[in-house]
Amino acid sequence: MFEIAYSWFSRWLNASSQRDGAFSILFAILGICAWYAWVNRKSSKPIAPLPPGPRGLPIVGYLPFLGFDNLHHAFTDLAGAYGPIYKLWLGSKLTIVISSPSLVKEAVRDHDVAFSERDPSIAARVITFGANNIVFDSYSSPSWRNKRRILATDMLSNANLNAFYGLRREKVMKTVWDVYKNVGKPFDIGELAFLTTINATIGMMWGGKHRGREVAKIEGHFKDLSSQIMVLLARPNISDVFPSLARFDMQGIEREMKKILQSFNQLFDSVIELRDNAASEKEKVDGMSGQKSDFLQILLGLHNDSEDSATSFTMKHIKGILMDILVGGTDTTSTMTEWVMADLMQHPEKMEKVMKELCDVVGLNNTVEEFHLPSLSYLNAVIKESFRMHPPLPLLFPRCCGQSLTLGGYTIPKGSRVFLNMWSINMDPNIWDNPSKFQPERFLNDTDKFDFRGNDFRYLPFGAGRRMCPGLSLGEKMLALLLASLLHSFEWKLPQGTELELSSKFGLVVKKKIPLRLIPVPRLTNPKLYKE
Ligand code: HEM
Repeated sequence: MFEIAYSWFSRWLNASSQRDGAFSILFAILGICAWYAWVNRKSSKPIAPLPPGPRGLPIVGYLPFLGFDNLHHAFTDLAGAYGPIYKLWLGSKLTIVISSPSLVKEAVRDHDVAFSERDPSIAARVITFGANNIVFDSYSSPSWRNKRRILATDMLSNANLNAFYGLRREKVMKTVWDVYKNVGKPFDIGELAFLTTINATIGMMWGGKHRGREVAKIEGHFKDLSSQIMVLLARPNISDVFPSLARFDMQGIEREMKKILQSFNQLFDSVIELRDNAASEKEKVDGMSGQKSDFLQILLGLHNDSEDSATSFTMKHIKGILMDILVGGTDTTSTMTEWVMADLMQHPEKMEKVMKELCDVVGLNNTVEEFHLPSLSYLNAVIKESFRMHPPLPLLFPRCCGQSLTLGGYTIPKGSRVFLNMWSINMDPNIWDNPSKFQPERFLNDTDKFDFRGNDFRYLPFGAGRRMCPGLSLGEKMLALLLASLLHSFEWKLPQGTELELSSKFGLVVKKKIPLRLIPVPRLTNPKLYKE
């Protein structure tokens, strides 16, 4: 038996050279068949469908049905019919709207990179020097990373924010003094908050001194200019949804935005020129701001026109960042001040609790300081509740999907515009008890859980993920100091014959439709406390 096997094996070995060729061919054929079967198996795997959504008209899609009065409300109504993820065509743009915490989490945590792109409109590109700011620059652009790092770590570092506390306090106290001088007269709370915030912001950016008449003149128009920007940014533009028609600028949005840009450009050129012409280095650093190093000084110190896009930091980048801070940082904070005051006026029993807390923590013989703020737990809960009911950016800033992927079982194609409808989540009765009721107490027991830091996907007033707001700390500090000071220094009353209402006006930042006007009555025991 052994011999037979041996002889068979030796014959096989002798013939192996002929067999080698045959075996190679056989293996090649088997390999090709296996590969073919594998490829076929992959491609026959069902591709996830697009999300459901309403039918629109040919060419214009769902645009004519949206009614852009309060886009976040319209999107919420559609979620009722199509669920927490749906699509709609706005002209030629595929738009995806997401409105559940688990899907928001999938988008901004699990697929954070893919959803970190933006898709700026024409108006947004114009006003940001060609998307050279942070808000609208592409995530994949090396300059976005660089700019965001400069803003978050160089300009808004804790040390810098602490160094600017004196300035914030000075501007808030100036407002309190201005109000005190006019007690008995009604004040537009949104305007008051805007002026305070813009004065503090300008102080941090390039200081208040030696600005020149030209700069002061443009600064005087800031409120109008920034309101116009917010409205134009939110207005649907035919040029965006039909790019082939962009050159006609049929609604004149691009033209209007270019006019506003001119004012800002002139302002930035003037302050930069003034800084460049400052006689000495010492004057450059101290003269404009009275602070150790203002934002403009930091930015100009980093200016370079290098060819390398990863390290270059051009004048357009500098102006883009200044624009983000001026427009993005001030309108949000002042709008929120007005909403909180309106909510408290609507609920006198909550207002009373806030006033009592201020008496207990600060005392009527004292003015509010930043160190008091963490102890004002009821006021902090009120602020959180107002953020829930009136987030200034209810749809955050729209994202764009950077690569095709599957989310919630649906395909999201590359290039789709994605809205995260946080307002809809904030008002969802499955998530919040009695969501249309103003109830700050819901935030009292769980202070860590509902912070603003983007960790709880039910509550994201400052966004989440790589695109989350880098101005959170500054916004939070400014808002709390201003509110606490206004509420501690005065009792506020509605002018006789007026009624309070809480309807909103849509823009990129959602404001109160009818400005809140209130009459102050002094509360502090010593009139000297009102002096700046
Ligand atoms: C109450 C005040 C503020 C609120 C409610 C707010 C809210 C937001 C929100 C919701 C976003 C979008 C986040 C996302 O897409 O996930 C954002 C982005 C941004 N915010 Fe704020 N913000 C405030 C104050 C500020 C301040 C004071 C600054 C600057 C000093 C600032 C600068 C920015 C910038 C540059 C971005 C874009 C970030 C990026 O795209 O990488 N914000 N903010």
